[in-house]
Amino acid sequence: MTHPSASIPEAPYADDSLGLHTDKYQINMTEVYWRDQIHQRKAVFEVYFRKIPFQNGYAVFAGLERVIRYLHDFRFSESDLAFLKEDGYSEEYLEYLASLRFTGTVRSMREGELVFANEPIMRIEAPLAEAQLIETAILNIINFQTLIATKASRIKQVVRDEVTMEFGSRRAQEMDAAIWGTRAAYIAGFDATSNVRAGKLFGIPSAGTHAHAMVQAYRDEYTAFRKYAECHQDCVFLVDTYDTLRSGVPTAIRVAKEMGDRINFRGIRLDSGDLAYLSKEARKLLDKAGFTDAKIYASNDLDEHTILNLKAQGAKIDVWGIGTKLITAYDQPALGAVYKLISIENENGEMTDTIKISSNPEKITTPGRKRVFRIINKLSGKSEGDYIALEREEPQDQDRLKMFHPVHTYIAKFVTNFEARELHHAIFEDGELVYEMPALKEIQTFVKENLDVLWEEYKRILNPAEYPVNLSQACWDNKMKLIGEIQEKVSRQVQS
Ligand SMILES: Nc1ncnc2c1ncn2[C@@H]1O[C@H](COP(=O)(O)OP(=O)(O)OP(=O)(O)O)[C@@H](O)[C@H]1O
Ligand SMILES: O=P(O)(O)OC[C@H]1O[C@H](OP(=O)(O)OP(=O)(O)O)[C@H](O)[C@@H]1O
Ligand SMILES: O=C(O)c1cccnc1
Repeated sequence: MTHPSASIPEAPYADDSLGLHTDKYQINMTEVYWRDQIHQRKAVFEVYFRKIPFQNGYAVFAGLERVIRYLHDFRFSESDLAFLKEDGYSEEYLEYLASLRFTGTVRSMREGELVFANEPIMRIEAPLAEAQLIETAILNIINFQTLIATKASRIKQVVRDEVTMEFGSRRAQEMDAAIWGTRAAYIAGFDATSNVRAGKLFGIPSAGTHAHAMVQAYRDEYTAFRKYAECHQDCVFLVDTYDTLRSGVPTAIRVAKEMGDRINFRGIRLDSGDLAYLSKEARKLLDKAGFTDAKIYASNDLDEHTILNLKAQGAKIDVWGIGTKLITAYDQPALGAVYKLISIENENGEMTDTIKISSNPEKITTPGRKRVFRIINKLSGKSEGDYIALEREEPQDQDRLKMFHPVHTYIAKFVTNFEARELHHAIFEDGELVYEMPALKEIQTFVKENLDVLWEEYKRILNPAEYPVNLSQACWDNKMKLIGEIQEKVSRQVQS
């Protein structure tokens, strides 16, 4: 019996855009603003998170490049608009959406900047409608990429100078996550990825060994290793398919000896069993055979905790292959960065600060346009903490800077002889891109430099000290003034 050949339906939207990569409520709120003719009022939003992931002492900001591309290309395509039309939105509103482009001003930390809880990573100043529509995509990008860069940085803190390879594509939450996740890992200091497309798109070195399937396909390790060596110069043999120490490692050594200078015998990979024990025994066998330069690669559900433990056991591992637990941020699958309105133009054309009150003092937003400074002690070269000031303030002009806790204000210190390094940079000015995007390698170096400025106490992976993120007096006063005004207003409402 023959079957009619099946066909895959064509991708339905050749002009699909990221315009609709937003939550429906953004489109609905924007419609309200547009109908009420307040859509052009200038609004200022900030992106920040309230808790550093993985109980780490810092986070590594990643995602700016994709945010830039998203804002630069922001528009609703024909098929986006047709879809909205079917959904019942009016012709007039759709005409307005069709004309929308991003015309705002963005200031942001640079990728690879170290960022802490409750400080603005990015500030978007744009007509209310535009600023509202882009929230979802911006958070989607920053939350994921910053999360993975932070996880990768934790792993790097433990691995130190040994080589780390990102192996996670097969386990990532779909393809975008694999690609952008590996980029984030590279920013944080990973050396290479197994994902070839990430190599093509971003220039990340791509590399790899081979899988158990190849050994199984040839049925024996000798034939598999030999065939691989006849085809590829650089060889890392996977030695755990049958019996690591009695079969895998001796066979790898045999093939390396037979092939001699015709190959570059880089080493072996362990992917199961007791990685500490096996790596130590394998090292002895390799050294005894004269392959003292051959490296031992290890993989198998590794993360910073297992790696730390393996090192404590004296494991002889030179190259760490890390997949699932990195790319899925296994122990904390989401970063909770938020996007909050901090200031908006009123009916008289004046900017007025806004606040969101909460019974939890940590959750009360900090109103007003702000700048963030890293206060670096000129004597030690280390950071004293971050200082959030109102736009107009110049902390560098002060001889003696008072830094106090934003909630427990009695925790305070004075800093002298400091550099106030501004962390926000101009990215878009009135819709025009003004930021030169650095090469990925430069971002990686930037992370290293930033980590050098941090005391070790903030970098340990277990119970790190809490890095100070302080408000300026003016910023704090402004916040208290607004809280007072809101309390007054609410109490008047209750009385009337
Ligand atoms: N010496 C060690 N100390 C602590 N953890 C280890 C050590 N050796 C391996 N591990 C970790 O322990 C876990 C063992 O995983 P698992 O139970 O799947 O065993 P396995 O040897 O990989 O078996 P399988 O053949 O099914 O893959 C992995 O996360 C691995 O990284
Ligand atoms: O353990 P991870 O940190 O996620 O690293 C990636 C894993 O992917 C491969 O295993 P898989 O069983 O998928 O394929 P294989 O047959 O090549 O071992 C590889 O051997 C690693 O164990
Ligand atoms: O190259 C490898 O060894 C590799 C690639 C992907 C996943 N695991 C291992």
